[in-house]
Amino acid sequence: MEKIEKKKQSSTTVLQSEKLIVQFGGLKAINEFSFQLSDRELHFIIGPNGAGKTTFLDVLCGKTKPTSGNVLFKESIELGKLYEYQIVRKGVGRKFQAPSIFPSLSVMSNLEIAMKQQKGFWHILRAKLSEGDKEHIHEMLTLIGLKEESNRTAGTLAHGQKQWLEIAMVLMQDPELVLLDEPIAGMTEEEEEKTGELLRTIAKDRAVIVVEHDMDFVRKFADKVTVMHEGTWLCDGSMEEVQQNERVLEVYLGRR
Ligand SMILES: Nc1ncnc2c1ncn2[C@@H]1O[C@H](COP(=O)(O)OP(=O)(O)OP(=O)(O)O)[C@@H](O)[C@H]1O
Repeated sequence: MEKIEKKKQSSTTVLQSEKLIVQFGGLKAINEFSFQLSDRELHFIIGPNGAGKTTFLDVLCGKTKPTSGNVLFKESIELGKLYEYQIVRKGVGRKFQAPSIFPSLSVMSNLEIAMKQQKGFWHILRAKLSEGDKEHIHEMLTLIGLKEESNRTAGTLAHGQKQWLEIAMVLMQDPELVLLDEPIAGMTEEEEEKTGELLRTIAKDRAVIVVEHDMDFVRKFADKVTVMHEGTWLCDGSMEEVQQNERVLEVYLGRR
C-alpha cells in the first residue's frame, strides 16, 4: 500500500465532549462522558461490551441525539444539534460495520458514486467527472492498494479489499474526522496489517477514531487510547499507560 508522506503538524483539538449523556429509557448508555481528540490523531476507543463505544460514534455521526451535553467539532460545531447529512457536510465521515458498497458495480464506479454523492444529487444523475476528479479517484485506488482491481466487480473482492473500498468511499467526502467501528473484524492477519498501515496513512491528514476489540491491533497502531466503562471515561493515554492503569486492570482486563 502506497504511503502518502505528510508530516504531522502541531496538533489542535478537533473534537471535545463534556459530560455527554445518552439515555435509553432507564439506561445511561453514555454517562457524563468526557473526551478529547487532537487533529491528525489515530485514536482508539476500547472497553468491555456495552461500555457505550458504538453509542458514542452514533452521537458523533448524528444517528443518536444526546440526552444532555454535547460534542464540539472544530471548537464551535455542536454535532448533537445537527442531522446526519449536515454532519457529513461539516466533515465527519463514518464507516459502519455493515457493508455499504454496491456489489454489482465495479470498484471504480463505487468510488465515482461516492464522489458524486459528495457533490449532490444532480451530480449522481448528470455530471461527468472532471480530470481532477478522475485523478483523485486514482490516488484513492493507489492508497487502498486496489489500482489493479479498478474494473473488478466490487462484490467479488476479498473481505479485506471490500473494507478498504468502503474506507475509500468515506474518504471521497474528504472528511476531517473519520469514524470506524471494528474495521478489522473478519480479516486475515495480512489484511489487518495493511489496514493498520492504511489507518496510519489516513491519520496523517485527518483525525481518526476507531472502536476496536483487538488489543494487539490497538497496541500496534494507536496514537492514543481511551477506555470506556459503563458509559464513562475510565482513562486515556498510550496503550502502555492504559494497560498499567489499576482501574482498567480491574474492570476491563480482569487481572488475568
Ligand atoms: N437503541 C438502543 N436502545 C436501547 N439500548 C441501547 C440502544 N443502543 C445501545 N443500547 C444499550 O446501550 C449500552 C451501550 O451499548 P453500545 O453498543 O454503545 O456498547 P459498546 O461499547 O459499543 O458494546 P460492544 O463492544 O458490545 O459493541 C448497552 O447496554 C446497549 O444494550
